[in-house]
Amino acid sequence: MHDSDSIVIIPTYNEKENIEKIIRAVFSLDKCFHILVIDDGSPDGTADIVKRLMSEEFSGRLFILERKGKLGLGTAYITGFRWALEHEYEYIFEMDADFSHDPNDLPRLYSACHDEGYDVAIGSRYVSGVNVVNWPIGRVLMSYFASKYVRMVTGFKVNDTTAGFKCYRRRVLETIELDKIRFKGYAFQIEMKFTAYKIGFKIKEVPVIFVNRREGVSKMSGGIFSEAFFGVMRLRWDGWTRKYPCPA
Ligand SMILES: Nc1nc2c(ncn2[C@@H]2O[C@H](COP(=O)(O)OP(=O)(O)O[C@H]3O[C@H](CO)[C@@H](O)[C@H](O)[C@@H]3O)[C@@H](O)[C@H]2O)c(=O)[nH]1
Repeated sequence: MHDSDSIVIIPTYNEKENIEKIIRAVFSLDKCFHILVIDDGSPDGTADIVKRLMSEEFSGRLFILERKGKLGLGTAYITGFRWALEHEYEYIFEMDADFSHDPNDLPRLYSACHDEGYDVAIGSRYVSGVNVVNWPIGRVLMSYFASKYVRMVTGFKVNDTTAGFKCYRRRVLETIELDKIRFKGYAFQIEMKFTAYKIGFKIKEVPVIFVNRREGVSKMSGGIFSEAFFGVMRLRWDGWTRKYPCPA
């Protein structure tokens, strides 16, 4: 058995400026979390930093899976979810490496699932107003209206549908058929939430402030936007036609 029921999955691609700091920030919290980094062969040596920390200080709490090339955020998380289920964690988190998600919010996401009994806790920027700091106005508007668009097309009543800061109970990831999740970018985030909602899991939005990265650059590409735009229509179609599994 582990000394923690919780694992934070952090996907990385070229995050050498952030990775050590974010790992230390998570390990300095009062609650004990474990961390799994999924690195896609970052040319800047992100994985080497993680492996040094694993061997020097954080053995048994910090783990890494290395993939050969940049295969996308969605498949990185799916790989991490399978690993976390296999290693029997109960609370499985998604978090970016770049401090746009504040590690100090992890305990509040945990509490929503552990103490309040929700199946999914979403670190949400749009519970009341728009809680985003230092994002270019174009990105704020795009993200905000993307969530409105998803609501309009699918009827899914979550304010922050593209949010990538989350806690799942393991039963959610056991029930969602992970091999049927097909999107990689923002649409991956929408698809995971929408599928959990269609299955009937209880979802809570926990208000957080999203702060744009100070170090490194965003890795999302143009294709990810069109994937999201058309992907939402596919999800609406699925909602009408697909037979979703029953909750575990
Ligand atoms: N392993 C792996 N990691 C990746 C990849 N692409 C991005 N990452 C990692 O995923 C995290 C988020 O990447 P960013 O490039 O900073 O994403 P973003 O555009 O700011 O998107 C964030 O906000 C969106 C909502 O506004 C979210 O939908 C998205 O999931 C993410 O949290 C970072 O830790 C980054 O290194 C990839 O192909 N492979």
